[in-house]
Amino acid sequence: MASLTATRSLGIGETFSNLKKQGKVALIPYITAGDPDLKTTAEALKVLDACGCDIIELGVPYSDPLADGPVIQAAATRSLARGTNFEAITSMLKEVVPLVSCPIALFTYYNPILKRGIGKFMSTVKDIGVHGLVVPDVPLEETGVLRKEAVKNKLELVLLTTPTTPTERMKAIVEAADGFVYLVSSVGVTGARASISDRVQTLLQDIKESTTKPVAVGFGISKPEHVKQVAAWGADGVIVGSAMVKLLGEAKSPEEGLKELESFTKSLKAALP
Ligand SMILES: O=P(O)(O)OC[C@@H](O)[C@@H](O)c1c[nH]c2ccccc12
Repeated sequence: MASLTATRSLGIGETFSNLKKQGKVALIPYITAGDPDLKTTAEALKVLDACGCDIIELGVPYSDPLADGPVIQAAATRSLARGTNFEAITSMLKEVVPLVSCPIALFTYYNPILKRGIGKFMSTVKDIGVHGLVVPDVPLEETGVLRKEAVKNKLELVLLTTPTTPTERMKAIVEAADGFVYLVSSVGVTGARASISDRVQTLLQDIKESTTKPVAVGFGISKPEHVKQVAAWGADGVIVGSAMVKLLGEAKSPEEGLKELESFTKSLKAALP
């Protein structure tokens, strides 16, 4: 009888080191859980995995997404209006994680973690087989507690640095980050942009001078040429959120949204080394 325990897929850091050995760059989509509904989210996770995504960021919808632009704000509002909650997301993930080969990083604002209690939140997330956490608004001074609990639960805590983060603070963030360092490409909120600032190239160099940890770039990336450009600047991964969320959440039907998500994801994957 084959073992029924789902083999835990590779972690986030391991995934990056394997890709690096192959000279490849990670494609990291973000989608909002429960938009248009959790059944479609479950299907979308499988589609993204099948299209060769390397790590998936799954967003827990939140009522006050201060760092999000209109597309993801609208997705969170739709999802919450349908009654999506943390319990429903975790039970969906319990089913789907064993069917997905790439690691999943749960994306959540800090408040939903505090509401549940850091330790309880972390152990719940670990038990469903999620590998990492992306928490954009945790104050650096509080990452110590979060990181300690994450490490205890074998979760990789991804931290974010921005174009306006002072060098010393960037170094502290990079030091504390696990899995990868999230470099926000531009000031402002999430949302597809016409082009990606070439400041990203120097920001990547600055970060890579102070760490060997993988660095993935997000914000605004929404076309194959963006993906190609950011990879050429030396990013270890590219993160695409709003463009994916828009396809899924604003499609005529969930099936239509999943079809569009598949072809869009394939076009991005084809643009990556
Ligand atoms: O949507 P964009 O511009 O493609 O950026 C990725 C972003 O969506 C995802 O990583 C994310 C969703 N919500 C966030 C809030 C803060 C930082 C990052 C995020």
